[in-house]
Amino acid sequence: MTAPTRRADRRTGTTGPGTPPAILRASGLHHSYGATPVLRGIDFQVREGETVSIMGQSGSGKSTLLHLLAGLLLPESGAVYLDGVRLDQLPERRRAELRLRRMGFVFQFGDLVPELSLVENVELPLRVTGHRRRPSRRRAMEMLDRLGVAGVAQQRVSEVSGGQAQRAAVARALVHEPAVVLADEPTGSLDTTTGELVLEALMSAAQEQNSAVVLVTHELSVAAWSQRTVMLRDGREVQA
Ligand SMILES: Nc1ncnc2c1ncn2[C@@H]1O[C@H](COP(=O)(O)OP(=O)(O)OP(=O)(O)O)[C@@H](O)[C@H]1O
Repeated sequence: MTAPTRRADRRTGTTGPGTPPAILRASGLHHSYGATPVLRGIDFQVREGETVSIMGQSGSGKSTLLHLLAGLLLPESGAVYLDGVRLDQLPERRRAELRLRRMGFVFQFGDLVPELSLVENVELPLRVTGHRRRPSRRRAMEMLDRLGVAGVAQQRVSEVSGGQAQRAAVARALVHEPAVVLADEPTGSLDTTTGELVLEALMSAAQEQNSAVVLVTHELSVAAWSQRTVMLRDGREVQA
């Protein structure tokens, strides 16, 4: 699917030539769990190819915001737009379809399917969106190669290191050239050096294919890999 860029331009009110359009945008997001408010009016946007970190103390609502942006959670009030389309008003089936085609995800523990080899994991986003087996395999191998783990492509998750598994998770998040990659503490389970290698791989591979990255972290050294930081405190954005 190609991004309806013109429509996104019109609806997101971008500022004109040279400014890439907002690919994912949220306005006035409020969210509570039971009676406890977690987000109290968050505006957010990430432009095509841009990298943004969401920072804040534990419990400040970073993961909640990421889940709202992904359409995995629905806001109490406010709106989320993907490619200029109001995501939070779509039925779950359409949201799931858009997530599959337009988003990639990296989590702290990779979340690869343990029974599958790395290459089988990486080709999954292509296979579930109807791509044929051979080109999917070829593209998955290219991504693993790009991330420096083609040599262990046939191994299962339990047979590779945490860093190699996380690189495969990055390959899986990017293999279908998503508009945006949403990453929640993607290096949280890795030592500093391995984490840096994974971040470098994520940011450069995303940049090469113009995928935006939204990165949740509580570490300044991780946020430093992105172009911009959004800081949350008490459910609101504060100056970083
Ligand atoms: N499913 C849920 N049900 C009830 N409360 C929740 C739920 N998920 C999160 N919370 C609460 O909402 C608040 C924000 O959680 P969230 O996970 O968004 O914060 P976070 O900034 O990502 O935290 P961390 O850095 O510890 O992962 C926390 O107080 C948390 O306990």
